[in-house]
Amino acid sequence: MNRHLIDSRLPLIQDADLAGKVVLVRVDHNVVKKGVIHDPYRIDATLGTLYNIVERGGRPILMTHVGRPKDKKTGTIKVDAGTSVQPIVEYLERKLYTTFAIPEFPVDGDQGIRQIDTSINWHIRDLNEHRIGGIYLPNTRWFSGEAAKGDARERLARQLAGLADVFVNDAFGSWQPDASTFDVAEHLPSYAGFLMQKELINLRHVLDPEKPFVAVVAGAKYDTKIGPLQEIYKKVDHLILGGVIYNAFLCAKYGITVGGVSETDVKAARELVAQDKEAGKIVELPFLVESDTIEGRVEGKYRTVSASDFAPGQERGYFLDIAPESFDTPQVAQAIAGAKTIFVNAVMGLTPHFYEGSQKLDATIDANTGAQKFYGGGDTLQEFKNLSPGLYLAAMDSAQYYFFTGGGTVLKAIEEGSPYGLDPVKALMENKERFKG
Ligand SMILES: Nc1ncnc2c1ncn2[C@@H]1O[C@H](COP(=O)(O)OP(=O)(O)O)[C@@H](O)[C@H]1O
Ligand SMILES: O=C(OP(=O)(O)O)[C@H](O)COP(=O)(O)O
Repeated sequence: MNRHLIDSRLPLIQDADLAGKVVLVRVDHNVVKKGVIHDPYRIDATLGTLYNIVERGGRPILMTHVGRPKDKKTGTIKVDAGTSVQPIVEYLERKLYTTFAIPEFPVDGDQGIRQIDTSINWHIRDLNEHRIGGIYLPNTRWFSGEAAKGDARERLARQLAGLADVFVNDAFGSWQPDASTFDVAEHLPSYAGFLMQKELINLRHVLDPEKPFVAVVAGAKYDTKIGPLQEIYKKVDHLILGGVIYNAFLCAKYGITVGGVSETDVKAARELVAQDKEAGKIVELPFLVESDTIEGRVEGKYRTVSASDFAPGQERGYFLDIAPESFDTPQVAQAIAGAKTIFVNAVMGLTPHFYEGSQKLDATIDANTGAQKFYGGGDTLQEFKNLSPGLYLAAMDSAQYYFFTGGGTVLKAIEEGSPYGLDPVKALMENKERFKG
């Protein structure tokens, strides 16, 4: 690892004493949907750190969140097989030829797991005596303290810290300051893992990009992307939007209504439209796939439409994809072909039904062989793999591509203006101060 490219305030795993130590490792193995692994890329990306820990005599306890089992409104936690770490453990066991124990703790109704009880000590003994290769804790979001406030959270952080001698954070994708990513670092000597370090080094290319810089932001989560979008807008030469975000933009710009787009999103998009009046950085994709239903791809119920036909007051159907011919229009083709840096956090349409827009986007970007391309986002990577498998495989081995293991994290870092502004990273730096000497 090229450590001079990393802020010297960040404590690094290379400098930790791991011999004979129990090492608590926060990873982002959030790759399971409905109990099935779709793309193990995020797991594979952490194997180097795990090997390094074991090779240096450390005994690993792993933890990750899976999905969003906590209902934000009611605060209840749904503990079921759909968000279990079980498939991840099975995958790791197949890859590493070892066994992991998954401790079980009582679940308190819809409040989740209240505490890590002493039953885990048997597993820790097995770990120390090499009867198992590692421990994998249950989904961190099954614990009531993980995303809580106050005592419950503090208790969980202390209980997690109580299991180990050292904490390593390798979960680049998990930027939310939860007990397992943030608070735990207050109680143990804590270090950034190798994946975290690699991602931070690569973030520099997006935060301080070689110009012209083109960002493509799409997908469904407009609410979490709107803040970062303002900052991205300042950095880019050209911004390309897709998905629900673009639909909101079209509503705001042309005064139309589009199915499935909320008034809150349109309101936010109006600011973007106003901002763009002067700078003109947003490159419009003029052809869209309009559907009468959001239920999927129904023959006879969808068609390609052109933005040139939009008129104020029109009520349109659902825009469920960017029509591929949009990428052949000179403005769009030139923006992509002329870029030196391209950041992609984008699924252009409602996959798996409408996929042609995303496929065409990936192919158009690939044709620019002079650009460094950065992809980030759970769905973005997964859909890239599903929709363009050959290209994905080639890109994995190409020096022109880099795949971040978190899309939200990249956007958050852009919003903060620095990778060292991310809360879990800050926690590691503060920890170094606390434990020094
Ligand atoms: N126009 C659209 N309408 C509804 N869903 C869409 C649309 N465009 C994209 N999507 C969906 O958005 C999802 C990806 O969004 P998001 O979670 O924001 O991406 P990421 O995880 O890569 O940041 C995909 O599952 C895709 O099917
Ligand atoms: O999949 C993730 O984020 P991403 O889709 O932005 O890459 C991370 O695991 C974070 O998950 P969260 O957004 O539920 O905290």
